[in-house]
Amino acid sequence: MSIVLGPNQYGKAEVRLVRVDRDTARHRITDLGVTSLLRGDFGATHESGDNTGVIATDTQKNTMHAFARDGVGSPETFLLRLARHFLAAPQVTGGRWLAEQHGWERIAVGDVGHDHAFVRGAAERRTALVHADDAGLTVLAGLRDVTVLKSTGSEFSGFVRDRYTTLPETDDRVLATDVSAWWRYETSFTEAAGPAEYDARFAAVRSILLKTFAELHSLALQQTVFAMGRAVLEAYPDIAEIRLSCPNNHHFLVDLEPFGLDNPGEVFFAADRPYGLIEAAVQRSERAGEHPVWATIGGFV
Ligand SMILES: O=c1[nH]c(=O)c2[nH]c(=O)[nH]c2[nH]1
Repeated sequence: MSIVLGPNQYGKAEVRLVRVDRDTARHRITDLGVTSLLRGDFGATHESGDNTGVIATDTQKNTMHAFARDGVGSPETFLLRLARHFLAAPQVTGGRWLAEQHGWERIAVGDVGHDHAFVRGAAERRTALVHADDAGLTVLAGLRDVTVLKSTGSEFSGFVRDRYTTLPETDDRVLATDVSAWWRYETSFTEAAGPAEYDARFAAVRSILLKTFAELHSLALQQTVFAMGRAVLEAYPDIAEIRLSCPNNHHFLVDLEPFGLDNPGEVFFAADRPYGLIEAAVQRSERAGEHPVWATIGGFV
């Protein structure tokens, strides 16, 4: 028996990159955490410390900074530029480039947003991922922790009742979640899209997810999750599939009877854990199956 090196990748993780576009007095901020991971012919460094082919992780970080000097564009196009650059080295045969974008909003002064003063937005992040392997480049776009709540229009009943079941059925509850999702673009989209198309598509998908959450009368968070994904695929044929992960952020009705008070769905205890966790891939039946990109995502989404 011999011991061999299995799959491996290396690079620089979570480079915090802030780019200020200042071509006019009205500045724009792009705030990214970028990860670059290279795959390829790196046996020698692992087996004998021969670094001849190693592109230092420090160099990968510097490359991000240097490329940002030309502008970031969209996270997807920035990652594609990094991917193509590193793939030009013969020892690099694949890789994974990931970005998480934090939002900054203009500070309102009176009715207008300030030109160069910003307030960091919610926990929500926009995400992008480029995956390269022998089959070529795959682009995922996504979002994380988009916190939403509806104060009615949600039920949960008809579930299994066994000797351990205590949950009452309800026809009116608070439904709250933090939506995280990845969607995979068809090659036809990524070949034609520039920064503006990626930005517009991101905004459109986010808005479909929110609209569906708001408008669907929910009988289960599972139903809401599937409906959100289906609405995205129905709207955009060039999105091949979408994966969603949604915690059920439980809001428990507080029993006010000990205080001689009723509680007609008005006072809740918002528990932070444990939480239900609902995750689903929504796919096109003719092409359902596991694309290799999903193996590069830690967890379901
Ligand atoms: O939408 C829900 N789905 C469940 O599977 C579930 N389970 C539970 O306890 N509450 C809920 N709510």
